[in-house]
Parts: sequence; structure tokens; C-alpha cells
Amino acid sequence: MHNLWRLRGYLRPHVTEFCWLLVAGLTATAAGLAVPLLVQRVVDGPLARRDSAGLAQFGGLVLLLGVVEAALIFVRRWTQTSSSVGMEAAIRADLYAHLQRLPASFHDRWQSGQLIARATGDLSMIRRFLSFGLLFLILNLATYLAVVVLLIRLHPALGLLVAASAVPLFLISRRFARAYHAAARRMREQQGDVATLVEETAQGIRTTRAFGRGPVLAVRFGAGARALHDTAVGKSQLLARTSALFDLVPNLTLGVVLVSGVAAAARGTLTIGELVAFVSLQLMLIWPVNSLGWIIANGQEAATAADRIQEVLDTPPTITDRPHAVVPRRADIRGRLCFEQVGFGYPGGAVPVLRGVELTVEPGETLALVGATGSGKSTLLSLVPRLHEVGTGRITLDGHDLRDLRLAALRQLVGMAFEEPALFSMSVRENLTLGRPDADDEEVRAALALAQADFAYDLPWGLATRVGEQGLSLSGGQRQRLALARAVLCRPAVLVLDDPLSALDVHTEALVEQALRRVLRGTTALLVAHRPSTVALADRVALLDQGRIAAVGTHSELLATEPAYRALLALEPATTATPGAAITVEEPTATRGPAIVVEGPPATRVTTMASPVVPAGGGLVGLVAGVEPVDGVVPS
Ligand SMILES: Nc1ncnc2c1ncn2[C@@H]1O[C@H](COP(=O)(O)OP(=O)(O)OP(=O)(O)O)[C@@H](O)[C@H]1O
Repeated sequence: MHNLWRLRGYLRPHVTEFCWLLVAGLTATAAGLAVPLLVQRVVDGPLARRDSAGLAQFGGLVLLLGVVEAALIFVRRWTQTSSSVGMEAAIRADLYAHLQRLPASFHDRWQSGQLIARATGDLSMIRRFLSFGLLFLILNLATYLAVVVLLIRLHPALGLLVAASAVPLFLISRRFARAYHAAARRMREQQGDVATLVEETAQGIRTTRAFGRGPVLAVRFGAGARALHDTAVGKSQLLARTSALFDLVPNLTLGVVLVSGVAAAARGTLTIGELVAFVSLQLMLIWPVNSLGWIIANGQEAATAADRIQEVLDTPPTITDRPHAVVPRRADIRGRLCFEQVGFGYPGGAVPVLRGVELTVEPGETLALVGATGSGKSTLLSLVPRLHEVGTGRITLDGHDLRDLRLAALRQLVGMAFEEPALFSMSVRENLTLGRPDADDEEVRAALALAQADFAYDLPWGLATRVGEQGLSLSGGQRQRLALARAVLCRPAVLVLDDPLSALDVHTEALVEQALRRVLRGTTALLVAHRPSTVALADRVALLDQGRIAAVGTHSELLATEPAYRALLALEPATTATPGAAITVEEPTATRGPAIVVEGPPATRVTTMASPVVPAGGGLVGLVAGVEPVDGVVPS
């Protein structure tokens, strides 16, 4: 319960409402408790005396109490939902803001399904406890205590017997709470796992369809869903068993009270009215005791949810502003970027990814980073906007250690485009202006022109077209060009490009390069390059080998002096794409079945379906793999 208690701060803004809720709830309970006491007076008074006027008076009073109780219950229900929903929203907002502050390494470790489950299902559990469980716990305890006091006053011996029934109830509750907590925790984890599986399947639907792995994933999902089902059934059975015990105890007590009460009434030590009142009051304990199982279950679910939420909230954001971090003026930044003995390793990684990196990029210079796959190029780039924090050494921008700059300011100074660009399910314009919400139409147009992304104007609703989740309604090359336009729109002092042209066909790449050359002239840029054509954009090249800078020089210097560099660029596959390649489907012949033919000059004629060459945005591979719906038939 400790972690649930730690969330009490969220109750503070609603404390007045909560007090009113309690007052309304307790008054309604008091009105309900008064009814049996009035009945006692009626039975022993007007009813015994056959006084019909007195009877009508009492009847009116009981009716009034009933109306008051109903009105107060309505008020309580009306207000309790709004305050608990407000608390849920506040916790969710803080959780989301915290997730934003947590470093990339946290998100590498955590499954997104687990985070989604925490921000949705777990928070709903807490809301339900705050709006119902907690309130009923207080009201039911108050009812129990009040009834027991009234019962002891009516008949001390029988009243103490009822009070004693609290002992087995307490023991059952304690055992149940422990077992239910473990089951609730297991179930929430399994729900997170199932959410992750669904999310991964949705995101990787093209890959799974193309490989025909749907049934395998379905088996994996089935196993996860079955485990969740079994835990849910076990949890419900636990609650059902305990609820039966919670039913049994008050009913057993009621039986004993009835027999002893009738005997006492026969002996004359208890009036009929007192017996009726006693039994009526005791019946009022049935619901509070019965609901105890549900309230404990609700409390345990909320406690589990609070544990899971605090696990995230307790993770410290390791990449934060230093106390005296400064916001440099954009005009003062020339863009000299220095890596000084930079070392870095991923948490849990056996060996550091970067070691003693020494590199300087002069203002306005473009430096290409070339290295074998896995040599640490992307990692090095990610240190510049502080997506990861340097382990040893430091990186400076115009002499300022990056850690001495305010994070928000640094990320405005650094524009970044990734090889696998993330677009969000919002309009093209919103995606473009993510880093510069104030950019006007002309600036957006210029950025799109530069990235050769004018296709955006031809989308069904132009820049207002919403791109699907992760921009998957666009081709890889289109996404890359939009990401490039987004990076340059920020007018950054340092442009960091992680192989941003890899998905472009040769024709588009040449156009983007031409335009990029103009931008790069005035900006410090660090770009990962795999192709000689991209390297040609750079003034100098740094060769990264197993996390160390092996050589720095111009392209021709490195070609002349570094065999490893020559080998890397020579491994470049021969380009086969052809602007305006024609695609036709040929009829089957005697020697082969039907074929998709992509035709350029004779050297690039392709007749195998395995390697069609299509201009960016062609989507042919998706049709062949059966991932996308198709008008007509793709012969196989
Ligand atoms: N988030 C991560 N967590 C743990 N290890 C990682 C992570 N990202 C990368 N690595 C490891 O760090 C090393 C360098 O990866 P990095 O992506 O920087 O290489 P790269 O040179 O950019 O490769 P490529 O050219 O294939 O993109 C690799 O061994 C990789 O497995």
C-alpha cells in the first residue's frame, strides 16, 4: 500500500470534494441506520398501543429518511466520478511527461506494451479504487463500527458476539489480500506482455505477412492470452471463494443472534421492537461484509497498479539540465563541434561502443562518418543531441560542454534526421514543423523543395494529409525526404544526418544531394555515409573502426592511404535503378511462368520477381509479397 499512499498528493486538489463525499456518504449511512431504530419505536410504541396517528407520524419520518438517504447517495455518486477522473488525468499527464524525460536507454529496455498498460489499465485501477473502493472502505468501516456500538447498546451480550465475528473476518481478509496481490501483479504483467505482442504484430504486420509467419505469431499470442486467461480465472476463483466465506460469517452470526434473540424475547429480557431493530441493524452489516472481498481486491489491484506506475516514476531521468545550464543565443553559435576523448557504452554492454573519439568539425564544415556496420556511427551521432550521454570525455559546441547547455536549447541547435525516420500519425505539416511550430508556408515550401519532397503537395489533402502510424502510408524514400525537410526546417547550427538518403533512388538522391550541398555550405554537418555519392558531399571524412577514429582526411586522401576505407566503399553494391523504369507483366512461356518485368536500359532489365527495381513510392514489392491489397491479379 506504500506506493498507493505516495500518490496522495494527487488527492490534494480534490480534498474538499472528497470531504463532501464523505459527509454525504456518512450522513446517508446515518439516515439508513436510523430506520431500524425508528422501527423499534414503532413496534414497541404506536403498534403495541394500536395508535394509528402515531404510526402515520413515524411512517412519514421513515419516508423522509429514505428520501434524504437517496438524495445523498445521488450527490455522492455524482461528485465521486468527476474527482477520481481528474486525479487519473493528473497522474497520467505526469507519467507521460516523465516518460518524455527518460533517456533513450530506458525506452530501449522497456517494452512499449508495458508502458501502454501502465498509462491506461493501471491508471483505471487506481481511479476505480479512488472513486469506489476507498470511499466504500471508509463508509463500510464506519457503518460496521456504528452498528456494533448500537447493537452492544441494544443487547450487550449479542452485540459483543457480533463484534467478535470481526476476528475471523480480519484473518480471512489478511490471507486473501496477500494471495490476491500476487495474482493481480501477475495479471497486470501478463496484460502488458499481451499488449506488447499486439503492438509488435501491428507494427511488423508487413514483415510477418511477407514471411507468412502469421500462424507462428498467433501461436505465441495464443500462449500469452491463455496465460492471462488462466491468471484471470484463478484470480476470480480466489475472490469467489473468499466472498463465500465473507457471506458465511455474518449469516452464521445472524442465525445465532436470531435463536438467542428469540429466547431472550421469550424470557422478557428483550422487547419485540428491540429484537426487530437488532436483526434489522445486523442485516445492514451483510452488504459491508459481503463487499469486503471486492473492496480488498480493488485495493490490491490499485496497490499493484501504484507499484507499477511508481516503477516508472522512480526511474530518474539521467539526461537532465545541469543547475547552471545556459541558453546560448543562436546568433552567437558558429557551430564548432569537438569530440574530446569521447567514450560510450550501452548499459549492460560487454565492451564500450566508442573509445577515445577525438574529432573536430569546423563551423560550416561537412564531415562524413564512414565505418563498417556496427562500428558505432549512429551511436556517435546520437551523443550530439544528447539522446545518450557520453560516458567519458566530452563534446563541445563552440567551447561549451554540451552538458552545460539547456537540453531544450541544444535540441533546437541540433537538427537530426535518422535513417529510419519516425513520423507521427498527424498531418504532413505537423510532422514537418515538429521542431519549428512557427515556420510559415514559405519556409515549409523551401524545406520540402530542398529535400525533393514536393510530392507532399500532391497527396490527397496536400500538407493536411494525415500520414498513418509511423508514416507507414508513405514509402521509405518519401519518409526519409520528409524527415530531411523536418531537420533543415529547424535552421539548426549543427545538422546530424544518419545516412538520410539510403532509401532514395539514384535520380532522387542526386537531386537531394544537389540541394543539400547548398544547405550544408552554411551549416556544420556530421553525416553517416555508406555510398561514395554521399561521401562526396563532405569536406572531410572520418573513418570509424570498432569505436575508434582510425583516420581523418579528404575522400581522396583516405582512398589513397586507407585500405579499410577503400574496401568499405568498394563493397558498395552496383546501382541498378533507372529513372522512369517501365514495369510490365509478361505472359508465361514454355520455359517459365508469368513474370514481372522491370525494364530500363538493357543492362538493368530485370525479369525475376525477387529483385524488382522500382522508383521510390512504387509499392510493387508490397503487392508481390501479398502485404497490400491489389486491384486485379499479381500472377505468381
Ligand atoms: N540501444 C542499444 N542498446 C544496446 N546496444 C546497442 C544499441 N544500439 C546499438 N547498439 C550496439 O552498439 C554497436 C554500434 O551500433 P551503431 O548502431 O552505432 O552502429 P552503426 O555503425 O551505426 O551501424 P550501421 O551502419 O549498421 O547503422 C552495435 O554493436 C550495436 O549492437
